[in-house]
Amino acid sequence: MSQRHRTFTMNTEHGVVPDGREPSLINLYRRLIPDWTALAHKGGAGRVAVVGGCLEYTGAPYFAAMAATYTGADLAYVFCEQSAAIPIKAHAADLIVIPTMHASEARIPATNQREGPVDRVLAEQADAPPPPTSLPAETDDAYAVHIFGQWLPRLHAVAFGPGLGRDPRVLGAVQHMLAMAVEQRVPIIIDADALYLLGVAGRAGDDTRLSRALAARRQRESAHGGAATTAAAPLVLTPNAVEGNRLLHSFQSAAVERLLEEVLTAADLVVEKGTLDRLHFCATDARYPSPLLCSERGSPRRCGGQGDVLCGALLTSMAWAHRCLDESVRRHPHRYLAAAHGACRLTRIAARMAFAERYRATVASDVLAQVGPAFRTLECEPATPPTRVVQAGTFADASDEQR
Ligand SMILES: NC(=O)C1=CN([C@@H]2O[C@H](COP(=O)(O)OP(=O)(O)OC[C@H]3O[C@@H](n4cnc5c(N)ncnc54)[C@H](O)[C@@H]3O)[C@@H](O)[C@H]2O)[C@@H](O)CC1
Ligand SMILES: Nc1ncnc2c1ncn2[C@@H]1O[C@H](COP(=O)(O)OP(=O)(O)OP(=O)(O)O)[C@@H](O)[C@H]1O
Repeated sequence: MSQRHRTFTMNTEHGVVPDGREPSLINLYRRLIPDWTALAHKGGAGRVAVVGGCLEYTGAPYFAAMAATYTGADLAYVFCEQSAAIPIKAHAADLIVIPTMHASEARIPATNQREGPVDRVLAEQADAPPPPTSLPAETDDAYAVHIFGQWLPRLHAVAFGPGLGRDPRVLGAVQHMLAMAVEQRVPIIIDADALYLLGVAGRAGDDTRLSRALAARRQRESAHGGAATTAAAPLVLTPNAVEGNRLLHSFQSAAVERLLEEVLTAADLVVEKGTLDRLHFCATDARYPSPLLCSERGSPRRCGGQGDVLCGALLTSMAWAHRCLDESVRRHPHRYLAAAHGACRLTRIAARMAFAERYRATVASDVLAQVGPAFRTLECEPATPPTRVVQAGTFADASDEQR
């Protein structure tokens, strides 16, 4: 990674956020967890959805939706491109998989071709339209938008992106679905290919449905003096180092903080994944300056799919933070920060446990399997929030800090 990404430095002036802040983030996270007695009906602990999955990537939406379920959501839906539905259903009977988006014609495998599977994949890749650099205002996949619109009012949080791919027709439909979720005021996670979508269709100058929905949201939320209202639902962006720099480039932002000020709102968060996770947000409280670090020890294994597990943990945690029945928690200015910090810790504890058991053979399925035990650790251990503060800057290379 080039030097320009390595601009974060530990700032000892800010120092370590001491334990015992009232309430500490982990204590606040624990107050978000639905009470067993409150779970009188299926769906009470969350109905969440992942919009993602295409011909190439069926693991990513599976990991994200299952991680949401293992974190505690009662029902997890996957809205995927048609060809991904059967493989995802085959991965997990626990998921409700709804074939939704249609890929461009060139990407649909021809069933009457005489070539073998490898020839066919290569032919598909050669025929595949290039990823779009901009998207039209309208979609020709009205079916996908309609289906998603029918389910949306029942959902408590939606994650866009895991395994979505870059097919222009799919991205065209998904920008409408994302705009609908923004208008619905439901917590949204924007991950993986949906971060790419945001970069090509979410800028102020883009003549797209998504850009207009984000502008209207900013206007609506800024009417409250810049502070997040209790009704505001967060947008949570989860870039890795490469996605983060692509995002800053698309929005011509010099730093994540500029992105938050100019594109997002006071309710929103950017979770920058890496050696340490950095949680960026609009800080109004000197006790929790942005970015806040999650330095929970994770795993040295960098297998694919770990970001999807984090996406699912965030999905359930954000749904809980948004719907929390405890009025004092619902009004707490840091409830979304606590939800994100808890999800980051949960994922890293699960990765650490998986690595301890599987070492070099650790894969995302092993991390997923540890989400349940990791949750118990998070829920029951004494509160020791490992939070530190660094200077604001651009996205960092994952290799730029030592724990
Ligand atoms: N089993 C599956 O179905 C999986 C599917 N995935 C999906 O695959 C699609 C493409 O994801 P990509 O992540 O490849 O995205 P991109 O196509 O944007 O590629 C990003 C590249 O950056 C590299 N990279 C990531 N973090 C880095 C770091 N800290 N420093 C240097 N390089 C870094 C990656 O190796 C990758 O080659 C997405 O839809 C994603 O959700 C992944 O989630 C992995 C698992
Ligand atoms: N160098 C690292 N050391 C320890 N943990 C890391 C490191 N980099 C990332 N992580 C952790 O791994 C998880 C996934 O982050 P990663 O950067 O791999 O996401 P991603 O590239 O989007 O994943 P995916 O393969 O699912 O697309 C996060 O919980 C993050 O905290």
